[in-house]
Amino acid sequence: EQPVDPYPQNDANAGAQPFDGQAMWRAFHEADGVSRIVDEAIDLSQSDPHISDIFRNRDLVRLRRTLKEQFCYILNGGCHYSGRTMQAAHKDMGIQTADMGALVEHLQAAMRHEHISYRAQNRLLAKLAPMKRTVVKQ
Ligand code: HEM
Repeated sequence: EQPVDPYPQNDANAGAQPFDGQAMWRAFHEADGVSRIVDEAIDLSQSDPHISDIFRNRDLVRLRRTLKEQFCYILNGGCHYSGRTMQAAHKDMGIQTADMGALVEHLQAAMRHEHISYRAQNRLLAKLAPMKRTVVKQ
């Protein structure tokens, strides 16, 4: 993982409030499940010709770590999110609506392969959906 310019670390940078209770964390099979889902979603994105360019020459070690933290935080798995805001992380990347759609499809495939219930999948996706306006072309 490469160093980045200093920034204030805060759970608020995760861009969503965590769920209450342990149900969602358990529904995602806790840390091992989230780790498998994030790794597969990134692998699929990296090898998808529609969006692979966006992931070239990026620090995917850091992305895997911070995305797992972000999901753990949102699923109320007891993590703190140490990454940057969604605005700072995706600034000047030129991400379009279709890129977001592709990423969500890969995340859905990864959740399906982990046998996450559709209800739990959709509850997580509903937390991520409002972030579209900060991630897509700024
Ligand atoms: C709700 C949607 C999204 C979430 C929750 C999300 C989450 C994150 C997180 C946590 C980081 C790392 C922050 C840090 O380094 O401090 C990150 C970076 C990144 N994201 Fe996203 N992301 C989203 C959408 C997208 C989309 C649609 C793409 C492209 C198709 C994308 C591509 C990337 C890339 C390439 C990086 C690495 C940037 C770098 O090297 O600095 N993200 N994202």
